[in-house]
This record gives sequence, C-alpha cells and structure tokens, in this order.
Amino acid sequence: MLPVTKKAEIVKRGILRVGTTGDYKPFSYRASANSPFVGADIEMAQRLARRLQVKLELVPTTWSGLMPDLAADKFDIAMGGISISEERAKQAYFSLPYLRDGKTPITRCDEVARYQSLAQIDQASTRVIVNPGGTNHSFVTQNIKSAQVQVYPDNNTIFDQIAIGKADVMLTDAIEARLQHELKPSLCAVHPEQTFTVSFKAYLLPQDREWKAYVDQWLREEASAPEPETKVLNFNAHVDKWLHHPWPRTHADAISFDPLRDLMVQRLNLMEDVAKHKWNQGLPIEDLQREQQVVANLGQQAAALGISPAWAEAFFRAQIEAAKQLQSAYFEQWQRQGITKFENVVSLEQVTRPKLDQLTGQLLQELARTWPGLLDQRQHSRLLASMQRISASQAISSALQTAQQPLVSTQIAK
Ligand SMILES: C=C(O[C@@H]1C=C(C(=O)O)C=C[C@H]1O)C(=O)O
Repeated sequence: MLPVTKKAEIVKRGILRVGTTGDYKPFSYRASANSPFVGADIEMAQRLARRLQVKLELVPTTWSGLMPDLAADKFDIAMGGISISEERAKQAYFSLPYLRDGKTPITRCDEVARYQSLAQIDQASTRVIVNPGGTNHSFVTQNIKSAQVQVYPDNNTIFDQIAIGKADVMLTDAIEARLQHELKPSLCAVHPEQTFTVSFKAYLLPQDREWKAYVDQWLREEASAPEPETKVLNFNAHVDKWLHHPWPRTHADAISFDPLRDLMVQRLNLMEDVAKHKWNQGLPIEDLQREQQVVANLGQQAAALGISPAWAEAFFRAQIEAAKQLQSAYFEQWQRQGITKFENVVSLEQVTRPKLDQLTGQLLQELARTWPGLLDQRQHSRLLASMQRISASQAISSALQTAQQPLVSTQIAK
C-alpha cells in the first residue's frame, strides 16, 4: 500500500490546518484569544486553502511550541513570519522564502542620518535599547561595545522609549522597523533594504516532499516577478499592503476593559446581601477594621503583578467607597418602604466576605492585564465607554461612577 501523502490527507479531510501564533504583525495577529486572526500570512493561508479547495482551520500555536506542535501533527503547515533556521530545518522542511529580512536600526526620523552604520551607532553617547532573549539581543551583544545598552523587557512599550527620547536606537528586524514606522510615524527604519544581517521568512512544513513541491509551486504562481538582487520571490506589494493595515497603534488599543468592569459590577452586586445582613443585625454600614483587612495585603500582591501598590490601594478604597454608597442607598430605600427584617439573609462572615475576598484577587489579576491600557491616557475614553456599557439599576450605575474614579484619575500616579 502506498503511504498516504500529506496533500492527499488534506484533500480527503477537506480542511487545511494552518498553525499560527497570532502575535506577530504584519504576518499573524489577534488582539485576544477570542478575536479573529488577521495579517499578511493569514491572507496567504486563506489563499492556499482556496487553491486546495478545502476549508481553512487556523490552529493557534506559540513560538516555543512551534516545532513540538508540528511533530505532533497539530497542523499541516505553519505560517506567520517564521524565519528559516538551521535548527528548525533539522526537523522540518521550509517552503521557498517569501521575504528577505535582517537587522536594521530604528530611530527618531530626524536622526536617521546619525545612525547609518554600526560604527556610527556604537558610540559612547548612543543609548541603544534592546528586548532581552531573542536575536535582537544577541546581535547587540556581538556588535555593540561602546554605546550604552539598556535591556528593556516590555515589548509593548519599547518603541515608545525611543519616541519620547529615553533611548536613541533599537536594532531589530527590518519588517518590525517598517511596521513601527507605520504605527509611530515619528520613528523611521534606517535602511530596511540593506540590513546588517540576512534572514528569510518561509512557511514551515512537515517533511513531505510532495507537499513542499505543491506549496512552492503555489508560491511561485502567487508571487510577482522575483526581486532581481536576492532572487527571493517577490511579495513586497502584499507585505506592504499589510504594513498599512490599520493595526492598533499600541498594544493598549487592543485591551478590553469589559472584564474589569464586570468584576467591579460583580463586587457591587454583592452589596445587597451585605446591606441586608447589616439591616437585620442593626449594624452600621461602615466597618473600618474590615476595610483595613481588605487593603492589608494589596501592596505586596500588586507589586508582584507589576501594579503600583499605592495606586492599587487607591483603587480598592474607591471600591469600598462605592460599596458604602450603594449600601446607604439600599438602607434609605428600605427605610422608605418601612421594611423591618429580611428572610433568608446570607451570612456576611461565612458567605459574602469570602466572595469579596475572592473578587479582590480576580480584580488584581484584571488590573494587571489591563495595566498598559490604564497607564495610557489615550485609552481613557474607551475605558469610560466600557463603564457606561452596562444595564444596571440607577443605584449600581452611580456607585460604579465612584468606583471607576481611580481608573481615569490623572491625580494619582499609577
Ligand atoms: C462590604 C462591606 O461594607 C463596607 C465596605 C467594605 C468593602 O467594600 O470591602 C468593607 C467594610 C465596610 O466598611 C463589608 O462590611 O464587608
């Protein structure tokens, strides 16, 4: 019996499974796990499926999971800005390369002339910034000896550091430099056509000759005339189109504040139970000792999550204020209605406060996730819109107004 080839398997299945990471613009991107994939290679995946006359299934993968997932047959091809490397080529095939890439400087546009060569860059007065761990970092380690090097771990804000003048140059892949120019026009790729190093993007395939031949032939047909110098198939127009895609300007633009709002509302929704308990027991609304408990361990937890501890405390103080405001509103209403006692009230100590404590942890997690968005004032109108997008009682809506103050306050240093 003849072995079943990859291509026959795909056609029989009626589905092309494409592995993709979703974190690499302009090739493969999605804002969150629930958002659709978009990008230059997502479009290519759609075209390949159309050519095969099968459906497309995009299989999420990660950079560290790429080779294991291919070996485990989780997808038929991986697409999304993958570079050809010797290491990967030991266990897989690569398609023909569709893009030439390599390291190039990116700097403020008015300083492009100052940072043309490595010799110009590698001066004591230059502040080079680099993200740790990857090929950018090893390139800097090998080539930068005299300049000041700042290792900066946050990929979402690293380019802002150059834009605001805290650093001068980053050495990164030409495609990344060109993309950042689109996102932040004050930054310019220095010479993305003549990179310091050379690497190639290609699609990653299982070791099946027939399947590789099919993909390569498809790529040849899709390409414009090859680039004369490099002989790489020419997808420049396609990649340029995706470079100009209206990507979110910063990662913060893609952060949804809705889950944070939902947790804040969830906390407020527990206040009816709290108030009923106090009403029945004749207890005051305010309990300063309990408030102290609520904020006691916040600082440490916040710091561990990368949130300013003082700000975290201010945020929870606002949640407590809102909680008391809402309980007062209930008390006034029950007074008017002449209610004396409620039946079946849940225990504050046994039930409601443990629930509140659990919400504290969840809120901190959510604050950490949305932190880049909270720090970015340009996100505040979106944040306020999210807070208004709930249908709740008048009392809850007005308590939420109190609760959201620290999120948009510019008084408190986050
Ligand atoms: C919610 C309660 O009521 C008030 C509000 C608190 C809070 O929001 O955590 C804490 C203590 C009280 O001042 C409570 O007593 O648990």
